[in-house]
Amino acid sequence: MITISDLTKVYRARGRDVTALDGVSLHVEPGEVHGVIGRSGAGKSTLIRCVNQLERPTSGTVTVEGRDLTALAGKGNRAGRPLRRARGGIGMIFQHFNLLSSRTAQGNVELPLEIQGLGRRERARKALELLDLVGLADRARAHPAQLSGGQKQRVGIARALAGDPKVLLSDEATSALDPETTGSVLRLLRDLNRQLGLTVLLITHEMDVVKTVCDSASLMEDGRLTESGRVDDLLATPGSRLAHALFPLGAADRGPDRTVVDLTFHGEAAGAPVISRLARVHGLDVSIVGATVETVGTRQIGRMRIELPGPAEKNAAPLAFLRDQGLTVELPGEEPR
Ligand SMILES: Nc1ncnc2c1ncn2[C@@H]1O[C@H](COP(=O)(O)OP(=O)(O)OP(=O)(O)O)[C@@H](O)[C@H]1O
Repeated sequence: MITISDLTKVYRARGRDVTALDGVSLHVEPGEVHGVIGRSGAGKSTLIRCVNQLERPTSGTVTVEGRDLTALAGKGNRAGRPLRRARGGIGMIFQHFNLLSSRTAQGNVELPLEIQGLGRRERARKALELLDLVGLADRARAHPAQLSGGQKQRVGIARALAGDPKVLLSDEATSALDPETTGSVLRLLRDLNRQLGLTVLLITHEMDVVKTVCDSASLMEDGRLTESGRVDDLLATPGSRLAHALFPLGAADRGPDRTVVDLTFHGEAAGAPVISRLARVHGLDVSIVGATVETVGTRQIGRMRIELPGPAEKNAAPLAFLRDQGLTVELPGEEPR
């Protein structure tokens, strides 16, 4: 479990202040995968680095597994013993893997076990067990240069699990990988999350990552979380920018003779023949101009753009009908209703 309360981080660079985090609060439930998405410079890396105190926040608190890390002394590599111990319970994986090229896959996974003070035999046993868990049992003796990007990230994940963490932080872990490898690494993260009950906080700029593995997500802009919630709830929120970014339908081609309507199907509505009912009950010619269906977690979510004949004020009854069917109804380009 991770609780972040009113976190701020101000960097002082060349005589001026840069506010990287501006009052961030976030709660990630035990066993949940939470994704923070945002553009470059939004403050995502700073946020994740403040969680394990690689970066000291200017103010606010970070509690991991019930422990207030901000109250523990030390900074960066100079962390005191209590903070070092607390960090041992937080695994972290990185965009560029951060493996030691001089060590084998096994040697890289053994590194944190050495720091923990485990004996040689115990280290080897545990490292091989972890490599097996990430599907790399047969590559234990390979050096990073002999491994593909996806394999390197698997080693990174095995290393992150060495301290038996309850929490895993992921800093753009799939950004350097091709789409297929990204998919397999994300599936691995999802499996580990379920198998080990890991709480995962990941940062990404890729919407696909959020769609594929996240239970909940936040949108980060200019050091603030401007939207936050369960992915399926966000999708059901009219006007949610995260929902639009997750399932883009593009710019609407509006006109006085038609009403453009964006619909989000979730829950039971996803399986119901709502459009044909609408056409039948209201005697309308409905045009479907765009649609996308995705699986978010285990649920099917669909978005569809339709056009109804006539302006919006003439279509109050069909729009009410669509809402009654449990759909989220938005008129693109107009204020959310
Ligand atoms: N050590 C630092 N000193 C000064 N400013 C910094 C430092 N680290 C980050 N910043 C600034 O803080 C802001 C947030 O940066 P951060 O790296 O957290 O964003 P990000 O969303 O992770 O972006 P990216 O995806 O490009 O890494 C930026 O304006 C950045 O320039």
